[in-house]
Amino acid sequence: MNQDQLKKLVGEKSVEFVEDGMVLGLGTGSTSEYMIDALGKRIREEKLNIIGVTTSKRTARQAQSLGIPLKSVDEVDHIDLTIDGADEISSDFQGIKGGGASLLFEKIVAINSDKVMWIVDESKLSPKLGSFPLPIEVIPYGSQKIFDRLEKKGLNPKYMIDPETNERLRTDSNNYIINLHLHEIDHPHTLANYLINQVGVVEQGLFLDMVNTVIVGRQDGPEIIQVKR
Ligand SMILES: O=C(CO)[C@H](O)[C@H](O)COP(=O)(O)O
Repeated sequence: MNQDQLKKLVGEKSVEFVEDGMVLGLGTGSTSEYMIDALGKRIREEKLNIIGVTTSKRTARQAQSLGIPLKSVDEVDHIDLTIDGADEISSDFQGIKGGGASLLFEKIVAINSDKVMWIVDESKLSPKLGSFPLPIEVIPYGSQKIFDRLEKKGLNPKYMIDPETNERLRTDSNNYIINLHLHEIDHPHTLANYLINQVGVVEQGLFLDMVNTVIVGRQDGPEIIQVKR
């Protein structure tokens, strides 16, 4: 199976955890797209009563096209389960997310969920975080000052570029993303605290102590890992 087939495998597997009546956080990215397609199918075929809380405009468009009823995070009193992709997961189940520039809504939805599940192909696993660039969302005003500070600190920042316009990418909240090319993150909690305390940083892409279940797409089938918290 290639990477895309592994993404489809875990996307489809994840919706087996969905129960009638659930409020579900719906992640963003190509793996989540497979999950949402499979969810739409289950809702249609089994007439399930599900409310979706989306993590991006892109996901909202897909869910709407499949007829999945949606509410915003502020309109629900709880979210039972959020299913989302991830860019990198370490051996102690910390994660980097935001490669699709949706980390802000992804984190808001995740921290308001009773349970969080990540669905990934096996290439996303690594012993330590850092091989995937760490995205941070910053408001445009003053972003160059943040960029310069990060550069001085040796964090190797680069603006995320929109491949369609070749300009700095704008998030759903009209902010910029700065990617930190770090290669290895030795102390994720310390780094997360430093980044979130920079004025103008809206959110950062380290998702720490957050995931309850990981489904990994492997050649011999999906592996389900329950993370002890
Ligand atoms: O964090 C994300 C988007 O902001 C995605 O979950 C992450 O980028 C994984 O994407 P994909 O499933 O396409 O590999």
